[in-house]
Amino acid sequence: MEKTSTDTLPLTMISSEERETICIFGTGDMGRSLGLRMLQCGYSIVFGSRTPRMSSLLPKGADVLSYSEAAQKSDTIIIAIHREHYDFLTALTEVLQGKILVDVSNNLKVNQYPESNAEYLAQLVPGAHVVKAFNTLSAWALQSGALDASRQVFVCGNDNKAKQKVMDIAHTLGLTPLDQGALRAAKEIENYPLQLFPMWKVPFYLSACLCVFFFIYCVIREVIYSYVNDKKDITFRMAVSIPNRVCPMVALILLAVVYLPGVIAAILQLYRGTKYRRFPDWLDRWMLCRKQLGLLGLGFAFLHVLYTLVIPIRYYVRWRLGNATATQAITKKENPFSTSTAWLNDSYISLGILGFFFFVLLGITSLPSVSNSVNWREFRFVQSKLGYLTLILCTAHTLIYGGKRFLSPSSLRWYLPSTHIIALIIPCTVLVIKFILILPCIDKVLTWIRQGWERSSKSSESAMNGKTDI
Ligand SMILES: NC(=O)C1=CN([C@@H]2O[C@H](COP(=O)(O)OP(=O)(O)OC[C@H]3O[C@@H](n4cnc5c(N)ncnc54)[C@H](OP(=O)(O)O)[C@@H]3O)[C@@H](O)[C@H]2O)C=CC1
Ligand SMILES: [Cu+2]
Repeated sequence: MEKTSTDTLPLTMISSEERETICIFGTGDMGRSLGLRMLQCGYSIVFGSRTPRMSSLLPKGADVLSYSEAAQKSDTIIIAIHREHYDFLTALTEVLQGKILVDVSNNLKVNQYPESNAEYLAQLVPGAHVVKAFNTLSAWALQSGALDASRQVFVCGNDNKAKQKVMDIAHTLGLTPLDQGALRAAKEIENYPLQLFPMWKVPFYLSACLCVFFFIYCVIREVIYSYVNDKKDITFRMAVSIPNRVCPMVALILLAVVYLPGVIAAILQLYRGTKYRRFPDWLDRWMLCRKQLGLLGLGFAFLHVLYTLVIPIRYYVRWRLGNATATQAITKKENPFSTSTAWLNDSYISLGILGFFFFVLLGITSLPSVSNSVNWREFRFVQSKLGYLTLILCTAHTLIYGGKRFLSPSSLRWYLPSTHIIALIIPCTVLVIKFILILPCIDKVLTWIRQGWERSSKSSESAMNGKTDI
């Protein structure tokens, strides 16, 4: 696919094409950043200000005039002013008659005012064509050029010509305008930047719940159990040992949860015998936050690595080692070397290192700047094939670590199995189902379905009616 030149526009590039003049009201952060970007793209800029004098902060080449003088210089005026100060615009209604006013404002809270800022502006200046745009950008990103993940600009307005003009400007600035319809959509567009990490909410709550669950589970099974049964106080384990058990378990489960919706979707398609029926909403939403689940999982894996690296410098570990050596010296009994233990130990460490390496690789390739530079097939290869390899390595790492301990009846304490067994349920389920799905006889049917084949004639009809059939 060919990229437009504005897609990768460096900040210092000056377009040779001479474009029209655009007026910006307000010489604050947002006004200056938009102005700079527009100048670089070849527009002439005139700022409207209460105190019209050139300052070193303003981009070179721009003019600064009073609000009413500046408004006369252009048909397109960007209002880079906070909503609270809009009232002075009523005095300018005459000058603003028939002009395009671009509202870029945001609020501090969701639904702060009964009407959106853009609709409020339209009420204040009824003769102008108000268009909402650019509010999802940040002044900082505009200046630093760090717009990789956020080139999208939502645009809405009642006048189609005005809206198209603003979308053209956004295009020229190297942004991706998305038409959201009439000005009524402005409220939603204004609420959008106020949402705190919308895609991160579910992954975040899920990992928090998993952490709390595993932590309490470990405390009961290890600390409280030891205290009640052996009268031993090992509460200090809550600082490093137990977190180092919780982190890998949560990381492994989150990684498995990334691949679980994929296998559920495949089972649904096989069961329905068609791909032309919508997945349930929860599955769609789950699929959409897989990247966030994976990145959080990577975070926990990283913590696990750190906790593991500090083991040798811990007082408790040094004390135990020293004690064991002293006991051997006193009793003159040597602990014999066990090759099988050495093998098990080294293999689980090695599997862990490899698993972590591929996990990091997965995380890096999911970053927008990297995923933009690989094609769809490469991205699928990394996220699917390498993803499953990571899951296999991490599951094997946990299985070998638990080893024989899992199955011995002594590992049950108060009928509670080891945390490893619980943590392995989802990853093993995903891997087993995936293994069944890639068996040639099943894989063949699934591939047909994904290419549009349908099992029954009844569903063929629905295929012709489109994807929305339930
Ligand atoms: N900063 C950002 O990253 C983003 C900002 N926005 C929106 O852009 C708009 C401007 O934001 P920002 O540039 O950060 O704000 P600033 O406070 O930095 O600038 C606002 C400007 O408004 C002008 N202004 C006009 N009338 C008044 C008044 N009565 N009191 C104070 N200032 C007045 C001033 O310009 P002068 O002194 O020249 O008259 C001032 O510089 C806001 O609506 C904001 O929500 C949207 C997205 C991102
Ligand atoms: Cu580990």
